[in-house]
Amino acid sequence: MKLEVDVSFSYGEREVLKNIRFTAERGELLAIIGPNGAGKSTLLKAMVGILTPRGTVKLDGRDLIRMKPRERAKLITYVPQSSFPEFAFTIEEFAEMGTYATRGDVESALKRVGLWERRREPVTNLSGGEYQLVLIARALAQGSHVILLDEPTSHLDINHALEVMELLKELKEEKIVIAVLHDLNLALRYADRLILLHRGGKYWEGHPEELGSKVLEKVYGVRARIAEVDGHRVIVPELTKV
Ligand SMILES: Nc1ncnc2c1ncn2[C@@H]1O[C@H](COP(=O)(O)OP(=O)(O)OP(=O)(O)O)[C@@H](O)[C@H]1O
Repeated sequence: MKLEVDVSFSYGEREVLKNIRFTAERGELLAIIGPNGAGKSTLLKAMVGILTPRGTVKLDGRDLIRMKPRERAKLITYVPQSSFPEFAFTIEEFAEMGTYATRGDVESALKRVGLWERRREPVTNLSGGEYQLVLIARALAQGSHVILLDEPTSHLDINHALEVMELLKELKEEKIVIAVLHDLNLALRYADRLILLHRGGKYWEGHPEELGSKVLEKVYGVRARIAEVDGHRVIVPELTKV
């Protein structure tokens, strides 16, 4: 399975994505990184069809952008940045909402994230981390080949963040998994490949071990040292502006 992305997108006059081209395959976790406003969320929304970009997003040669939404939903799903729900749906209702999934799909997805036993509780009972898992379960229930996640660890403590990243590591064996990650250290540790966006363009792409401090300094505007701890590369930012 191969995803080939080649998109541009403008909000009105303003071009927010400029010829973003990359490929992704099953078996690797691809992380999209970059500073605030770089275009990361817009890129995911354009790939999943929430926005309509110029260009193509091809899965094994078939363009997802020009498919009917229902057909596309079977192939690609999106886990949005989590904002907490205001209404007390049960976990099960929430996992089913807005999907084309069957009850059986929802059951196996909730079991996978360990929340099936709690399915009758209102989602408002959940912690931020558990809520994130329900959002992921909702996408999993869809059974798509590609899953996109927008900052899946943003409200999570380190323990829950690792739990979500471990789940993504498992999922990449079955699906193409692409996640926007703000936490560069999580990205370095878990991603197989990184795409760095800057001002709407693809500034750099490579493997985590190839990411150098010069690139980070240029894009994020702070000095950054890259150290190694227990075999993991770790970014240590400094408050000195470049
Ligand atoms: N609905 C919108 N209308 C106009 N401009 C928008 C809209 N949504 C986002 N933008 C602009 O598009 C650019 C990219 O935004 P986007 O949310 O994709 O960035 P991001 O990299 O995900 O940022 P962050 O890390 O802060 O979430 C920003 O300059 C933003 O102001």
